[in-house]
Amino acid sequence: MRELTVNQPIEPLRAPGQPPGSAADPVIDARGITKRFGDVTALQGVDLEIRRSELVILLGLSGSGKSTLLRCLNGLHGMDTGQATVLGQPVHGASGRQLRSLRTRVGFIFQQFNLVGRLSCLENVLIGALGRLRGPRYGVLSYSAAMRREALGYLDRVGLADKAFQRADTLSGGQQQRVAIARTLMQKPAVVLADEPVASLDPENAGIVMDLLFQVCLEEQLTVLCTLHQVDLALEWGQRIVGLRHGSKVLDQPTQGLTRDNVMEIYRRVAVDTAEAPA
Ligand SMILES: Nc1ncnc2c1ncn2[C@@H]1O[C@H](COP(=O)(O)OP(=O)(O)OP(=O)(O)O)[C@@H](O)[C@H]1O
Repeated sequence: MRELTVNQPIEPLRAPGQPPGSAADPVIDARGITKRFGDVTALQGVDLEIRRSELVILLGLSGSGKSTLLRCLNGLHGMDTGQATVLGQPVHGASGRQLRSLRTRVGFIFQQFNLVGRLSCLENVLIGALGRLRGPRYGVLSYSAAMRREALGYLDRVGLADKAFQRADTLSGGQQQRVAIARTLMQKPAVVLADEPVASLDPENAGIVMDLLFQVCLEEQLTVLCTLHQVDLALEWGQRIVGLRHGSKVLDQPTQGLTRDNVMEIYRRVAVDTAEAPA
């Protein structure tokens, strides 16, 4: 595991309107989440507690339920049973309005970046601010000068200030994911859910993007739950590794002290049947 390079003063975390809680209260608190799609049980009684500023990596074979868990946590999927609280807001049974409000504080980073290709990088970053604005915006000039400066600052932070006025779809995959990270920062989230953020990138760019993503999350004291397929990146970056197998949690341990072999146990027993363990 990498050394943390940023001092992290811990202050009590409170959702708006909530009574003061302890700094030790979990930011993500999921209990017994079960999710089925027809006959397929994607998640089976999953418990997960994540504390403020923790960087947690979620591993498991393809189809083990990783994306479903992320989506249940921000309400994109309803859960069949169980409950989850994120930033003090119950997700189960939440209204559409409550979920939209929660999602303004939960950044989501996608494997395929989800940028608007025909828009400039700067405008894509500005889109991250829409959750704190009223009404739609069309064009960079429809945002305030202060917001444009802020967005430029985030582009600079990810090393792409010189691409601000370039169309997003003219950038490489690694650069596009860096713009997506800047857009997430512009959102000013407290939690980041990242679903295989480097799966579309070559190993060199995967390392660069992971480096950047986790460094800015540390600096901003963000709480991160990130799915990955690369065990080595998980061991390098995660403070804790959670493993899913067939929708059930089979590992949940701090990275420190975990060996690659320990982690490969997540895959090994199924690999006998499926022969599809990762390299
Ligand atoms: N919208 C859906 N409709 C039907 N089945 C789904 C849906 N989403 C997921 N599933 C099923 O739920 C199971 C878990 O899928 P999920 O995408 O969460 O796995 P994953 O671990 O994220 O896989 P990958 O690593 O390939 O992204 C799979 O069997 C999948 O086919």
